[in-house]
Amino acid sequence: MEVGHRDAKGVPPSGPSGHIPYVDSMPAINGKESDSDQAKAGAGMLVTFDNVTYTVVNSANKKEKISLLQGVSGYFQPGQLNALMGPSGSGKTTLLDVLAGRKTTGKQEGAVLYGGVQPSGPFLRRYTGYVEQFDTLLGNLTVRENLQYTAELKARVSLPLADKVARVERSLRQLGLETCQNVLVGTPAKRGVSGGQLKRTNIGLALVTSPLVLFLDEPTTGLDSYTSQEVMDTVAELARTGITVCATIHSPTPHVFRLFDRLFVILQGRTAYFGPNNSDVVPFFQRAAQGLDGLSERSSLSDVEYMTDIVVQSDRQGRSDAITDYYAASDLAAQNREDLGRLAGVLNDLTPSQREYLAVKRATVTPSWFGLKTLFKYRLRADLKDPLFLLPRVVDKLLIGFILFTLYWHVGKDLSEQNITNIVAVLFMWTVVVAYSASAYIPAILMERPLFIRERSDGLFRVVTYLGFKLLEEFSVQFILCLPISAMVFYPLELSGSWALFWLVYYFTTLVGISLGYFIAALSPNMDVANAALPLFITIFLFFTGLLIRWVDTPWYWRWVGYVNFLRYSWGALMINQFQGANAIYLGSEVLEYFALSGYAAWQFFGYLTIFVVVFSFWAWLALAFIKHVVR
Ligand SMILES: Nc1ncnc2c1ncn2[C@@H]1O[C@H](COP(=O)(O)OP(=O)(O)OP(=O)(O)O)[C@@H](O)[C@H]1O
Repeated sequence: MEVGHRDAKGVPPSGPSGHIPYVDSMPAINGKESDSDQAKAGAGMLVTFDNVTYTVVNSANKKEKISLLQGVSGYFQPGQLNALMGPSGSGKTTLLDVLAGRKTTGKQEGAVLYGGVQPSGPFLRRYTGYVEQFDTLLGNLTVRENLQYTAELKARVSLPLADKVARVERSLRQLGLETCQNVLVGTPAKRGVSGGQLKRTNIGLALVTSPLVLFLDEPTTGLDSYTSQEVMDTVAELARTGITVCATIHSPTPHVFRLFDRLFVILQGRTAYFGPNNSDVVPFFQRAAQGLDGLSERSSLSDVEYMTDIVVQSDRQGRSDAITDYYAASDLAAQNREDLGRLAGVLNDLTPSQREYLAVKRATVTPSWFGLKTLFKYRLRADLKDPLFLLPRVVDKLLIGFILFTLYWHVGKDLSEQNITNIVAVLFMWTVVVAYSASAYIPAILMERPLFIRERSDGLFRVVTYLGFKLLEEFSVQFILCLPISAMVFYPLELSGSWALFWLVYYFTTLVGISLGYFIAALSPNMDVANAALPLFITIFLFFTGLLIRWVDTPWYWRWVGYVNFLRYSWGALMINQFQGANAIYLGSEVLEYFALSGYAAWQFFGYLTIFVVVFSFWAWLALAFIKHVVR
């Protein structure tokens, strides 16, 4: 095993009593953020964790609690690359999540300090980078656009665009992404960058905001050994720039293993080893594993393979306590405890402004208007270029418009009594089909849920900004679509009343459908539930539109559904418009009376319809903001 990697790499002294860069590298808090402030912030921050325990309700037996972390302690220093290792299920991701403040459930005890101070949740989202195991990127944007989009959403508005571009350039350079910067990231339907480039782009998203601490969960998963090596070489380079880096890693190659400055090995939620990655590691594990059966021949394995073999075998043989007890009683653990105590003492010297910096209240730096503008700038264009976005929104409207146009051609011209049913049916279908089409908007929320969760956790925007963008994007597309289609149906069918009202009712029924679709999508745990819930909801409303059973014949205990039924107002407005207009057939007032619509104004019903857009949008916001479908 190699000794003294750090010295060879020329990074600052690793001892806990050494110079601590973060103390004099805090960015200004109240002043304008400059690029150099951010660059200084990128110098990293000391993370200490002392006696951390994390307990959850056992998913297999709800009455029981299990401790996934049991009193783990350690520290990660600026400029160092730390490995979090251990067998599958040992608690690596759990510890990473606890340190990064990303746990949404369970009970956490012990102290996790950043720069000696307990960080606020928003601080963690703003100043730490977290690269998830699974890549969640905007597939319709290029590598550069993904980075630029993130840089604009995470940097202060006051920072000049040129500085944000410079950050992107720097990240592209640091990650070796210059050659593929203009290649689309790709989606399952559209091939994009390679796996290694995808992983590096994901790291770039965390990096472009100059984090103080970078957490990476299994950054080499799914990559071949050469690409893993490339990615980890890049990560090691990042650590050398002064950032504090911690990565969970499974069975690294000897080359990758050598890149790590310190190792934290976890076994069954307890510390098995925490110390420098040097020639003492293998002897430590050899001593700890005495009496363990079935170990492979030492000479046939590299250091990391041998260490992994001991750790995995002890886990499989139910003897992990032998290793963790050995560590707990070791001189190394005693030294670590002493170092941790000394670090805590040094850190209490933080100035009030540095403390304030650690206690930021808001995870999102940019105001909502700027977030909205940035989302429009990058995502609208990409969506409009994507046939999978446009087709479900355009095709059904065109098809239904075409069917109505060819099936009911001139229907409004015939003023006879026998033709009333045809006219009423056209108006009914005109609204009902739009309501059913709301299912086309469900994927817009559900399919990108992992991306939304990641971007929200990263503090890119507030929920209201995200939802505002999604709704406004849909509303804009539909505005353009509904105009010609309404004209294509209204005039050839020779319908009566105001075309403007006919179009507005159609447009706003579509908007209600979108906001309802979003609400149901945000409420549902998955696509199957949403796809079952929406048609059910619409079908129930159909009964209370006033056509399938007349309003006067509806039992009193069901009438309330009519009042909260947007389809009743859509269809009612169209009926009043048709039968009350200047060209109305002579039986118009009797038709309205028959359907209990006389005495109302079409615009009044239209007004009620608009309220549903607001109500469903608000519910969609509540569901998006407060229902957590993914617990971690
Ligand atoms: N609610 C729960 N009930 C029971 N066990 C749980 C619960 N939540 C997590 N676990 C278990 O906690 C252990 C730690 O999970 P964690 O994801 O941290 O492991 P890991 O070391 O990152 O594993 P891997 O390398 O496979 O990703 C796992 O064995 C997991 O099954």
